[in-house]
Amino acid sequence: MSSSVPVLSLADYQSTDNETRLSFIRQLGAAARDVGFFYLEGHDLSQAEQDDIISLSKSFFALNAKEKRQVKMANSPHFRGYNQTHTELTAGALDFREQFDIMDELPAVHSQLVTQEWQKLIGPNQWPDAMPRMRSTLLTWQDRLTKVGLTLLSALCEALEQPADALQPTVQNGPYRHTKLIKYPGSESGGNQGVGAHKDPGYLTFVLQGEHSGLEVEIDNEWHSVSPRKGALVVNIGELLELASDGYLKATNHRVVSPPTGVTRYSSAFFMAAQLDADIPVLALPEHLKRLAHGPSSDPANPLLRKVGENVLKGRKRSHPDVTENFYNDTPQQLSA
Ligand SMILES: O=C(O)CCC(=O)C(=O)O
Ligand SMILES: [Fe+2]
Repeated sequence: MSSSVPVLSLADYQSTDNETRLSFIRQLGAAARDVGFFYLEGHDLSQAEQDDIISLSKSFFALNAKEKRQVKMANSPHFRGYNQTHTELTAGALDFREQFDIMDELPAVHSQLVTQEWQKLIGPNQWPDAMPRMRSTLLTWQDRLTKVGLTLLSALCEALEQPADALQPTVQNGPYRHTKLIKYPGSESGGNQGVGAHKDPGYLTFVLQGEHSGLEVEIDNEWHSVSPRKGALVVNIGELLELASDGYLKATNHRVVSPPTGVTRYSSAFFMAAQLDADIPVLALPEHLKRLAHGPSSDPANPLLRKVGENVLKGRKRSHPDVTENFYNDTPQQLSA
């Protein structure tokens, strides 16, 4: 069932008609609180731009194993680059997906200047020699989505009856951004975990889907399919919004089920957090919302951390034990959550 996922148009938020704008804010507030997942249209990202990202993804994953290994994530302390299937862990089990990850393109912090472990997240991306146009295409896409993400974050602040810029101090030096290209091969005997059930650690996630289904959201203990909707991005609420709203909004639990044997699903996810050195404040919600805010969830297997760098690093370490083992000091035991 996919009808339970609302459809919103960001163009309504930018409308000069105040009623249209207010109606968008109301719908957004309900979608974010009741479902935590919605389709976003009217975002100004053309169909051609979207198609280009999916076709770039198909070209990348079609490279030979040696070309992909050249940008292997296990060699990057900043969690950038390529992972083959069955290297990423979610909920303690291996995911059956290939992926390529980039974040902000920045020089690494010199080891003598690293005082907080999360500073090791900062650094350069790895780009495949075989695809010279990939760097500019993906960095441009990441910038385009950041603009949409920041607009939506302001709208969400308004939906929480805050000034539109209430969370601006946490992103003013640039939010931490992460873009992933993903390929889900058809299910094999032995499992269909494309990616296991999880919550995303940032403020907001935007998913661009190719033509095949597989993404599912958990609503009231039931899994609902979020099938592709042409032209729309799928948005979900991440842990930092759960923290900022003191649990009024919930980071949505979701997963991807492998497509049937013989079918390959492509998608791309964009994760927008706050700046790594920010602490997430608790917004002063009005009484009628505050009554429904019972504090962020306190799952010992997944603590939600107000220090943004620590929350982002928590997610990365859990997903990529090989990088963690190569570059961080944790024992595998500490990562088993
Ligand atoms: O591929 C998708 O549809 C979603 C992926 C996802 O949830 C993630 O990578 O965090
Ligand atoms: Fe996710």
